[in-house]
Amino acid sequence: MQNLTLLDGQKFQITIQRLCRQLIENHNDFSGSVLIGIQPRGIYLAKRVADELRKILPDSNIQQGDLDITFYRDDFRRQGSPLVPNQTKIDFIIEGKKVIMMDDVLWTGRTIRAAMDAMQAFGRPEKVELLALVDRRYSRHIPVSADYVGIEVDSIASQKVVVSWKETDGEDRIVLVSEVKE
Ligand SMILES: O=P(O)(O)OC[C@H]1O[C@H](OP(=O)(O)OP(=O)(O)O)[C@H](O)[C@@H]1O
Ligand SMILES: O=c1cc[nH]c(=O)[nH]1
Repeated sequence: MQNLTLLDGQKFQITIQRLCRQLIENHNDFSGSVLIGIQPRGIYLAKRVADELRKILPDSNIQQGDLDITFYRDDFRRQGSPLVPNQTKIDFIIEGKKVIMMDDVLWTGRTIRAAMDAMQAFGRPEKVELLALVDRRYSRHIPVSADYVGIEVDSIASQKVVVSWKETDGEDRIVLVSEVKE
């Protein structure tokens, strides 16, 4: 099987813009809402969305942070080598706020479960929503769903969705990679 590009170029950017408009529909000027990207790859999504929102709403204060989940994963004790956490950077209050969590891919849902645990250390939000750029449907291990979805993909376990970003990888692209060996 060949790798399949699911989204790239202008359509990728249009998808990001559509997600921003959906967020504005529910969060108005974001005065009571914050964005949190999940490390390591959700932070690129959160940054891109925050940048777009700042363009659309120049008078708003869009707050965006990064959350590391390394030691909240349910498999972290199973790792053979020492784990190196990523940076958590949340320099705003989330207590009583509407938090929009973001990740590039939603697959089993285990990353999101860990992120919910990790976020507890920062306070009790009024509400938590999830934005996923790619939703791999029918693959959940736990009951998690996204409130905002870029694209939905039907896939099998041996495949992997890989998201590349202009800022870090040189181009915006979502590829369904075939036959990933574990
Ligand atoms: O819904 P889940 O099954 O948790 O998978 C989704 C997560 O997997 C990816 O990260 P990463 O490649 O770091 O994780 P992986 O090692 O599980 O593939 C991706 O960036 C999401 O954070
Ligand atoms: O398809 C997948 C599954 C988990 N993590 C990814 O980045 N892609």
